[in-house]
Amino acid sequence: MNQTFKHILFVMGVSGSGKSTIGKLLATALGYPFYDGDDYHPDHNIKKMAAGEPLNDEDRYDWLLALNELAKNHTSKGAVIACSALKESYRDLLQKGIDTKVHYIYLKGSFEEILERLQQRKDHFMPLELLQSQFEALSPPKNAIVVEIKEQPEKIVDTILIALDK
Ligand SMILES: Nc1ncnc2c1ncn2[C@@H]1O[C@H](COP(=O)(O)OP(=O)(O)OP(=O)(O)O)[C@@H](O)[C@H]1O
Ligand SMILES: O=C(O)[C@H](O)[C@@H](O)[C@H](O)[C@H](O)CO
Repeated sequence: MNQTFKHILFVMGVSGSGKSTIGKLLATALGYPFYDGDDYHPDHNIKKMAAGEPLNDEDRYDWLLALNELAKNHTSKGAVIACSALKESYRDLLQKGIDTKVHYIYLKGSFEEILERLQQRKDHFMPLELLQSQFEALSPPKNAIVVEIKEQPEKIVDTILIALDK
């Protein structure tokens, strides 16, 4: 990827698709800072999800604005941001007013694949029961780098880097 320009990369997908894992590795490979969207949820969102209730558009609105602001503050240095970005309207909000190239990296996997990963994951607030609601809310992006999640993380990052240089 042309390093003269600093890009914003949103690593997106349902809970458990690997956004944090891949995002951190990708940021290191690009020399960009990494930000986990989960760190920008207000407490009531975390509490709601931990209680097994899916978020709705209203819950996510301020969270998406906060991530859009974060992205706008990084157009001169670039950033990798992990954010589920499940709907097209969310992605429109995330990229609003950003005056550099924005990439969406969609980590694509089946319900079964991701459920298995969530069953192995420890110490995370997101209950397995919410995975179905994540898939129900998901509308796959039209313009994104789409990566299957079945590969090892390092291979996924290599695939993304190759796609970014196209
Ligand atoms: N390519 C991969 N192969 C195998 N396991 C993976 C891969 N990517 C991530 N994992 C594992 O899957 C689980 C979910 O990954 P991660 O927490 O990065 O997903 P996430 O999309 O950030 O989830 P959330 O949105 O709930 O925070 C973790 O236990 C992680 O170690
Ligand atoms: O859009 C959403 O419903 C939320 O962002 C969830 O995806 C959580 O942030 C995360 O994925 C769980 O840890």
